[in-house]
Amino acid sequence: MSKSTEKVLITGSNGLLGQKLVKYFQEHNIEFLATAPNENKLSFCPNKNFAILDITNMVKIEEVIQSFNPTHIINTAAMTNVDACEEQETECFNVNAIGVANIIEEIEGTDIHLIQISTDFIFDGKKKLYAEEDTPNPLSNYGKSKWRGEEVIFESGYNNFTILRTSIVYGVGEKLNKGNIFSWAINELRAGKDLNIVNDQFRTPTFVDDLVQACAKVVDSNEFGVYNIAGGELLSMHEYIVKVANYVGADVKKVHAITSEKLNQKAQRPISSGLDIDKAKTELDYIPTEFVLSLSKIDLDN
Ligand SMILES: NC(=O)C1=CN([C@@H]2O[C@H](COP(=O)(O)OP(=O)(O)OC[C@H]3O[C@@H](n4cnc5c(N)ncnc54)[C@H](OP(=O)(O)O)[C@@H]3O)[C@@H](O)[C@H]2O)C=CC1
Ligand SMILES: Cc1cn([C@H]2C[C@H](O)[C@@H](COP(=O)(O)OP(=O)(O)O[C@H]3O[C@@H](C)C(=O)[C@@H](O)[C@H]3O)O2)c(=O)[nH]c1=O
Repeated sequence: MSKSTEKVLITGSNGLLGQKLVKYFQEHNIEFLATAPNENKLSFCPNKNFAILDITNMVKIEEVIQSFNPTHIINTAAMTNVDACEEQETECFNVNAIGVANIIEEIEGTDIHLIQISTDFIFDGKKKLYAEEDTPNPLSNYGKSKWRGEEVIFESGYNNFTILRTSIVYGVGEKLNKGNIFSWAINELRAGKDLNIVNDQFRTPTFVDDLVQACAKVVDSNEFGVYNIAGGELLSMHEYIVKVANYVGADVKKVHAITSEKLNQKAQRPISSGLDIDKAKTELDYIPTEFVLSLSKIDLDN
């Protein structure tokens, strides 16, 4: 498909991934509609390219999709606070699973390409590195709801979809509602504070720009199926934050290793939920940015 015919609808455009996608499509002159459940918070996104869309609202889904008539929908919208999902199960499933079902219901019978963003938290973390065909066994409401979001796509029989599973997405954004461990750790370290970071949760942290590149590649080439899109290194969260601390010139002795038991998060996390990216490397030419290089591309003063 040539770029001039692409019309990309982005859900969750005020979120970290959503806003980076908006920027990418804007910079590449690809027609897009940014959507979010409340007002447009992005200084760089013109209001003519924005519409209110709560994916739990079927009437709005119909209205926005029918009026914009996209060729692609990238569904980044989700309830992403994993501990809040544990306490607000209904809201969590409404957004992360029923929201996806709503989109599928509206696009059934069309050839709109749905790109759904999913997570390593659909796995139980017993295996270290997960491939696309591994069997999900989510531990938390968040993981269960995101897996249900994938299942509704598989069960619908709708074939024009790509699911991109990712893990610990890092980067900085504008007016984000939900902070992330990356920005939080940098702010705390710069304020001279001590951090307690778990050394028994292993992830493949993902540079948000790499995830954007993968989405763009999927839009451009219309590759369908399930792909893991993550960083190239399996790290404990402690190793990860030590690397970040080293980069920003903070005292790494302030990054203390603790166990998950001690951190006592509300929702159970997988121990090791790294994502194996071999399939994406082969089929999408996906190459994650080397960690220190990725940090050099992030404006850490914003
Ligand atoms: N961040 C990570 O480490 C990982 C993220 N993912 C997945 O990647 C995707 C993007 O995550 P990320 O950008 O980091 O998350 P964010 O929380 O930054 O963005 C998610 C966005 O979804 C919006 N949203 C919430 N409910 C609705 C709704 N009912 N209708 C429309 N939009 C809604 C939020 O709005 P508001 O701004 O108002 O809160 C928020 O802007 C998500 O699907 C997430 O599950 C997967 C693995 C790791
Ligand atoms: C706040 C905090 C977190 N951590 C660790 C726990 C965890 O392994 C990691 C990140 O914690 P968070 O609670 O920020 O994120 P968490 O909910 O664990 O991260 C997940 O987010 C959702 C959206 C996903 O889909 C997952 O892929 C994953 O990225 O940092 C500490 O070690 N110490 C701390 O003080």
